[in-house]
Amino acid sequence: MAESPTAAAWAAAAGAAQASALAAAQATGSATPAGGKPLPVVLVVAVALLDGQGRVLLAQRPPGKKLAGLWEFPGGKVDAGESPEAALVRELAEELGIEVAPGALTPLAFASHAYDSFHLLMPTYGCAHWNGEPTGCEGQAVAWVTAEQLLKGAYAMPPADEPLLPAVLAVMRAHRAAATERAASLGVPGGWEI
Ligand SMILES: Nc1nc2c([nH]c(=O)n2[C@H]2C[C@H](O)[C@@H](COP(=O)(O)OP(=O)(O)OP(=O)(O)O)O2)c(=O)[nH]1
Repeated sequence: MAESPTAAAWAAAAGAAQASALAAAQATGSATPAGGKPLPVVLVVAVALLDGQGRVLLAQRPPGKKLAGLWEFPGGKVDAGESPEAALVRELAEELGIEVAPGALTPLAFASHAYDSFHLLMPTYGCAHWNGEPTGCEGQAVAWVTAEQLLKGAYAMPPADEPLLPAVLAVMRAHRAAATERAASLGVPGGWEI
């Protein structure tokens, strides 16, 4: 029986595939691997803020910015020398006026998407505990969105976000179920966060 692959074996296989794609590209006179142009990778962190009613917070990208009008998970670019969690804590304070402890951020999924001028790499966290009331501090609209609305596409999102939705929907449902269970055990009606 074949041995199960180790992380080192996967990394070696990925490295070999990349090297052979580059070699093939160079052999045909192009420095461009596998048919695409090399794009700078931009690291952005985002969060699915979850409330006890099974909703997630989305923020609308303001006019004048790329992807204006689309609804996104709050977050932003990681500055040089900053950890992803520190960047997200900073962005959430600046954009939404909430205080989040780094330990309240749980890794959920990541997006990897080629836009025209950059390749977005976006680790996305889940978070159910913060201090303060999320508000659009930079004038952006914010909305608490249900799983049904997310599934129906009622809030149009950037193309990079679509692959994140199954993980976000699953954590929304799990969080709501846990809140409902806690409420029931305390004799509180409804699925409200306790
Ligand atoms: N925060 C966030 N950004 C997203 C999502 N989906 C997605 O494609 N993005 C893209 C949009 C932006 O190009 C980038 C976020 O960086 P940003 O918010 O700091 O950039 P920006 O365009 O608003 O501002 P700037 O710094 O470039 O002027 O990631 C998402 O769900 N949340």
